[in-house]
Amino acid sequence: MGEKQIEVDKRILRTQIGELRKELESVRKHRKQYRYRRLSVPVPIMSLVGYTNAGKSTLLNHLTGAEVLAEDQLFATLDPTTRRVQMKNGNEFLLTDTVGFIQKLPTMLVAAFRATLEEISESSLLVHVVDISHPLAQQQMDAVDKVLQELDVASIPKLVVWNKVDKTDDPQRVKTQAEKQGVVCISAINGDGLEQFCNAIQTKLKDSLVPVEAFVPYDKGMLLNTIHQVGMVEETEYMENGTVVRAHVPLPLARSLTPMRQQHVASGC
Ligand SMILES: Nc1nc2c(ncn2[C@@H]2O[C@H](COP(=O)(O)OP(=O)(O)OP(=O)(O)O)[C@@H](O)[C@H]2O)c(=O)[nH]1
Ligand SMILES: [Mg+2]
Repeated sequence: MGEKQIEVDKRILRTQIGELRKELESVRKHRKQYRYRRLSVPVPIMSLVGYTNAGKSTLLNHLTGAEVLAEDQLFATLDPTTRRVQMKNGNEFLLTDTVGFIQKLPTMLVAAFRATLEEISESSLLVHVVDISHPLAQQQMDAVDKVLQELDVASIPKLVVWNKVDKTDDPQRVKTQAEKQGVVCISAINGDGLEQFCNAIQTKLKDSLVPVEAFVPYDKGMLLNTIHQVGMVEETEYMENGTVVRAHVPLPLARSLTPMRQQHVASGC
């Protein structure tokens, strides 16, 4: 009898595992579709990574909800956890929230966890959010770095952000310490430091952009707007038939500017 029950249990478990696998595969496909759509948008993509409860979602919400630094502009065709953030200077980027990391993940959850993190490999920048008020903040940071290494994304530029500075015993001391280490100190809940955060993103992002010099004819004015929005324009020169622009732009946009780069060379501007 007992053996039979075990057989029944095993069969039920096998069915459940099979169903979970199918579900996981469909989640993966779904997210992949979104990723393709997102990649066709020439806006830089960043991912929030960090230990669970570090404040990633709070940061995303504050950035997309705040009137001063960001605008809530939900990108309808994107994954619901990816939002468009508009900075004060008009530049935009896409910010993806990810599942929180934890130290010892149950084996059966590892695959699901990884599937949700696959898309961070396509990010231009990783924002590592740390709960600096947590007594084990350093261990949590190390655990996150270890997972990032395992995911093979250690080469993506990373910005470390100390969150929950309001919750620490001595916020001023923590801020001074952060400054010394080149880390941005914020409070996602009350918005403290978010302006510096956006500036730091700008600076880091520039490293991941591609330098271009292109001749944009006046009838392609929209393209010039896009360059201003998603890239960093260093110089514009107004010519008779169009604008010569020197800028740093995300790779997909650099690719779409290729014909204009040729045209620019051919026109001898
Ligand atoms: N005091 C304080 N609390 C914060 C701050 N940021 C987030 N929190 C709180 O921390 C808790 C966790 O925040 P979440 O944004 O859900 O954290 P998360 O990193 O998205 O967590 P996971 O989704 O589990 O990975 C919430 O109760 C937030 O209100 C902060 O700057 N200061
Ligand atoms: Mg979250």
